[in-house]
Amino acid sequence: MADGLLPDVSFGEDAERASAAYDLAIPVEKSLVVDWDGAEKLWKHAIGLSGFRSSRIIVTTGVLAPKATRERLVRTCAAMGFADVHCGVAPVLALFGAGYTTGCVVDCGLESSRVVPVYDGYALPHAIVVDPSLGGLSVDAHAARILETAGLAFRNNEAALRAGEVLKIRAATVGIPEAGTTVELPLKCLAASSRHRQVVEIGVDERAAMGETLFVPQVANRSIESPGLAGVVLAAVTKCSIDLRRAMYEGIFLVGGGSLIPGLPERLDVDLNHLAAANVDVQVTALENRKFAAFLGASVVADLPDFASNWISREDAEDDVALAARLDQTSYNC
Ligand SMILES: Nc1ncnc2c1ncn2[C@@H]1O[C@H](COP(=O)(O)OP(=O)(O)OP(=O)(O)O)[C@@H](O)[C@H]1O
Repeated sequence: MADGLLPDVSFGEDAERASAAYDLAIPVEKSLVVDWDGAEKLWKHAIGLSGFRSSRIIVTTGVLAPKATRERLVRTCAAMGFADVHCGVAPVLALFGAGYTTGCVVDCGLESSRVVPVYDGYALPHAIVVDPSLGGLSVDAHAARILETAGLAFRNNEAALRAGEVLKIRAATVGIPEAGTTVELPLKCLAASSRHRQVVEIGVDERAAMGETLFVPQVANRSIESPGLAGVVLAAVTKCSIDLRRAMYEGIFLVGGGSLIPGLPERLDVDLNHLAAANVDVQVTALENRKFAAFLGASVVADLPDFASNWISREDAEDDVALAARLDQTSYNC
């Protein structure tokens, strides 16, 4: 709730600066919209900031989002004034951006990692595996524990996770870093206070332990049941029919911000080559711009003439029956 001088609703850093005056709302949790009113305000704000109101928009949902969520998202975009909307699947768009229509997309996100086998432009829903133990937040939590072990104290869990994320982005590796370097981080950047020190030192074992949590999550917590990143890829590929498995192993595409930890693509390649049949040559592709892969893919396909049939017009979006039918035609196809 805002006082008289502040706007009723505020976003991002503006809201943080005046955090005492507002109730915090997080409209999307675990890739699902939990507060539509808040989400609509956020989207209108973001689209307004982008400085243009294009006549078409591509939106994406979580890979296994219910149809009702996709319907509401399309209807919301139409109500915002867009003439045509496409509701896509981010990993499929990412694959298209790399120039392929078949492959196995490994998307390392904030709250989970998901493996999405795609054949001929269609995600194979029965083979999708989502693992919440392998999201960036899990690595942040482990990094925060490393900082606490080093003697830092945080105001609350959120502050600890934020500091953990900073440490992860600056220092995490998969495997012992070749240079064998200890990293010194200014305490200021970790937003933690200490009367005695200005920097915190993170050794090579701690650096490698952060990345290791994605491959052996039990490093962070022995009760986690996840088989790790290579294990979930194996699980997803195994759910594909036998004749598709080779194409999946030979076309692994790593995307998402969580995959940027140095050494991660190489380790996934090694682990998968151990797990796959001896006569399969696993190929892991990790493009430099993979954090933005879905956006880049969407911007490529949006202009393709072949994509025209995937747009849902505002008229169809406003008619419940037509919208449901159009989403069925385009749900896993981009
Ligand atoms: N350079 C980096 N090194 C390691 N991790 C990074 C780096 N940059 C971003 N990340 C992590 O990437 C994650 C976010 O990735 P991405 O933007 O692909 O997620 P998302 O698809 O929005 O997530 P979700 O769908 O799970 O909400 C965060 O955990 C963030 O800390």
